[in-house]
Amino acid sequence: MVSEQPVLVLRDVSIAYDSPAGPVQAVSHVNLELMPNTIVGLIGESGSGKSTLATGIMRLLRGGAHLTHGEILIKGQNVYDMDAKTLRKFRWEAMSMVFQSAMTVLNPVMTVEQQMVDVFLAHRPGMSKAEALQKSYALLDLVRIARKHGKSYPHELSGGMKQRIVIAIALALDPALVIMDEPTTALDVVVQRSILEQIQDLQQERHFAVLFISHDFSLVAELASRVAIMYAGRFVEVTESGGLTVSDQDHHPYTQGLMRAIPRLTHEDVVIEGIPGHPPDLVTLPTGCAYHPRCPYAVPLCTVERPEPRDWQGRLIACHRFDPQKAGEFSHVS
Ligand SMILES: Nc1ncnc2c1ncn2[C@@H]1O[C@H](COP(=O)(O)OP(=O)(O)OP(=O)(O)O)[C@@H](O)[C@H]1O
Repeated sequence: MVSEQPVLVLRDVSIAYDSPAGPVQAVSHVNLELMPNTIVGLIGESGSGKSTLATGIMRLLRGGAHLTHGEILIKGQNVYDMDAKTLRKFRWEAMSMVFQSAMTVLNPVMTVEQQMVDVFLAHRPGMSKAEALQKSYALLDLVRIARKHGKSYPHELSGGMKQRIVIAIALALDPALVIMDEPTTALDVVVQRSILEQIQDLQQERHFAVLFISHDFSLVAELASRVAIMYAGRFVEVTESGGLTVSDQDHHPYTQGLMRAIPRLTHEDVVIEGIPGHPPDLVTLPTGCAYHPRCPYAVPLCTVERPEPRDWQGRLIACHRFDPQKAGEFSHVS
């Protein structure tokens, strides 16, 4: 039976890096609940804080980053209150992560099956090597890789095969939550598609929850049931992905920009409208709404007051335009 407790709760989470120029506020006051058996997407431009949040959830922050505010709960347990032993057990068994580059995870001097066997033996002390090997073969079957490749070293496999193996290892101990940080970005489009289909199949079969990180808006909209859109460390919109089909006027201006940046095929050619400007420097963030320097609707209010996320037709949007009490400020902008 699928439990109704959220697998992941982010409660007002902030994460900062120490830097010589001052704290880099990579994640600011982020809230999210991820239920079992669901895929939630996390989208944003490079540098918006996605990977920092992902490593923060796994308690794998490095480079001087630390949780400065809030709580991260996995299956009801606070990840930052755990002792080292509990945390070790929790990683892989309750939560696992698939990184962008398979080589971050795979050891180049060990065969694939040795690496899989190691995961089982490290976490299941009573398990025999023969049983661990059988389970490793079952994992290869799961991601449709011929068992003979168990004897291969990572460099003998294609990028797509390596990434399938990394996904298999992440699923080895049946975690409730799998964080996928741009898992297909390094692969060509055809391989990307087949891996995404496989992720969907595996998710439906095993009912784990996925936090799927990407900068590819159309891909996330297709894969996830809910999407969080991140800008300068904050969630500016959280919406059901079905909600992305509504008129772009009903979205945060940044979401609108991302939607317009998706290549569209017209009769003659491909139309792509990029978002003008650049993401801000997180040490010296713009005052008010961090998006205001790039926002076509910005009014003076936006430069001084930061909007909090508010409910708007079932979506959470952090923009003054969607606050009925402030809407008058925008009467002259369409
Ligand atoms: N070690 C570090 N020291 C200081 N700042 C850092 C460090 N690592 C990352 N940052 C900053 O934190 C912010 C968030 O980075 P992060 O990698 O989480 O973004 P991202 O959205 O995952 O980007 P990408 O899609 O490129 O991976 C960026 O502005 C980045 O410059």
